Amino acid sequence: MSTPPKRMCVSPSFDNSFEKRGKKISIEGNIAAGKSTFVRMLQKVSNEWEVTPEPIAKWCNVQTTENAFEELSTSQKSGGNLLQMLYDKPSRWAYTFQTYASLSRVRSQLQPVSPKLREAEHPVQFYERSVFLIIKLSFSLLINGQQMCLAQCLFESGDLNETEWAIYQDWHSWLLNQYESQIELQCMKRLHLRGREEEQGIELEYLEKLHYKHECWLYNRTTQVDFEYLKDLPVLVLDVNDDFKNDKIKQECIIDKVKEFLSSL
Ligand SMILES: Nc1ncnc2c1ncn2[C@@H]1O[C@H](COP(=O)(O)OP(=O)(O)OP(=O)(O)O)[C@@H](O)[C@H]1O
Ligand SMILES: Nc1nc(=O)c2ncn([C@H]3C[C@H](O)[C@@H](CO)O3)c2[nH]1
Repeated sequence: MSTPPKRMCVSPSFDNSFEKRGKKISIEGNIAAGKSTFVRMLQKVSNEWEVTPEPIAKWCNVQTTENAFEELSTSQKSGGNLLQMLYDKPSRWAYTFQTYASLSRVRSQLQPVSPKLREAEHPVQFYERSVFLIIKLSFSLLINGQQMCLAQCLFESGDLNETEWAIYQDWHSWLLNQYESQIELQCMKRLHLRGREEEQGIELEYLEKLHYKHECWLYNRTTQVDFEYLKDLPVLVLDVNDDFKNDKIKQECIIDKVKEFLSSL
């Protein structure tokens, strides 16, 4: 009897091993806590670290799909500023904003990994806020000990009504479940200093609420989360009250803490 043909021995694909080697870190924190500044600093630390910034440009200039405006002139193509619309009239635009923000986050977090990172021995992907804003997060680096629950805040202030909140949670959970295996993740002074026009009307009360939400979510860990395992995800709290932007020694100190955190995972 002839021996049966040998089965192809499929070694674990490179992609799988990347998934095993790689770490995904979400950088969370209040508005203008310093997340972008921090991730820009991280980007320079190692070739094995890559950063996915928040897709804010998309929110400030919402475009229709390419084909849809083939006939339009450049000025007609210019999109609406949804972030401005949100802050001008939250009761009208909160739902639209949350929907679009989630969609654009999922999209950017599903971007293929760069070849350079794929080949790295200890690849780390940092996300400036994750799609798991309130529902899910993995390893988190927390800046200023605050939690971000923006959508929930809008619901509590009445800018999202019961129906909108229910619909938002329904499709947001669905979306996360769909992509779970692929996206496993893991103030006022600075806000004015940065001077982003859309945000100049934000009130201290809103930032305080966000601060409290961050505390409950990532520090006290009292926010209800969808899955049991999320309760125990490691969180690193960084105090960024000090200005590290122009201080090499402070930067090194923070980076050392990040490295220590990564090696403990
Ligand atoms: N450690 C720091 N010390 C002093 N100023 C800082 C520090 N980190 C950031 N800033 C300044 O604070 C402002 C807000 O910082 P940044 O844009 O990084 O915040 P963010 O958390 O990314 O904001 P957002 O929530 O809007 O995305 C900027 O003007 C920045 O230069
Ligand atoms: N309501 C709300 N929901 C979100 O998911 C969300 N993500 C970001 N933002 C706002 C905060 C900054 O002004 C600005 C840049 O972070 O965008 C959000 N606002």
